[in-house]
Amino acid sequence: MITFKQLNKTYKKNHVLKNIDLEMAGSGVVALLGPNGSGKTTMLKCFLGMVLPESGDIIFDGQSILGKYEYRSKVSYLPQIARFPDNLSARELISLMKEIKPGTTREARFIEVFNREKELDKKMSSLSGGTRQKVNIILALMHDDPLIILDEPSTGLDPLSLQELKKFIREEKENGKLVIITTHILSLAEDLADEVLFLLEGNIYFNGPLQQLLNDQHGSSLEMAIAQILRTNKEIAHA
Ligand SMILES: Nc1ncnc2c1ncn2[C@@H]1O[C@H](COP(=O)(O)OP(=O)(O)OP(=O)(O)O)[C@@H](O)[C@H]1O
Repeated sequence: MITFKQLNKTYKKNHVLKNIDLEMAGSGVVALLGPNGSGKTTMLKCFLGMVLPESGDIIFDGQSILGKYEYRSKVSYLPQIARFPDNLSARELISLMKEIKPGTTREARFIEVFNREKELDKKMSSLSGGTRQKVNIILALMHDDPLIILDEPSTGLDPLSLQELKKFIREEKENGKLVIITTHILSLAEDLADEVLFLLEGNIYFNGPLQQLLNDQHGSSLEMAIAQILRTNKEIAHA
């Protein structure tokens, strides 16, 4: 479903993505992992057209997407840092999103499981960090798209809400969707991921099934396996 071909992205002198070659299947959960600054968000932003790579190509559903935008109507995206107009309420933002992108929506489910009905009419500026993240999730996931990209979805979520989010992600996987998640919460990745993509300094260090990563690193958990990779590559990881 998604192919990266020899993709390079540099910010001034910082070569963030280095000849990324990659194929992702059309369904399942992919955990995009790596230390801070390894290029995870940049990779997602290249795919979404929010950042322009210097060279290489990205193919989605058989077509190059660089410089194009129509494909985004098939993508639900949860940004790592969401910026909302502070004077609007969540209800107004939800209506706005529905106008921008028509179609069946399922915000009611999230409003109920996150128990946020009573806060829908408050201005965004007056909401707690966790509630803002819940609104961020509602806005990102209310449309029924075949591709879901979640950049650090668990930030600020309480355990019950995180459980609901995990349940939703599992259901979407069962529905045949592709879900890409970046997270530093390795238990979340371990709970959900079929495949792991591990970036280290802009290179793909590992791309394969979760179980293979555990076997390769002789780790009993994803946390141990990742810690082992980082210990082995200490100089790269902290360069
Ligand atoms: N808009 C930008 N301008 C300049 N440099 C940037 C920009 N965005 C990211 N970078 C740099 O690119 C590198 C990769 O950043 P990126 O946000 O992709 O990493 P990440 O793996 O998502 O990190 P984290 O786990 O901390 O979210 C970092 O060195 C970062 O400082």
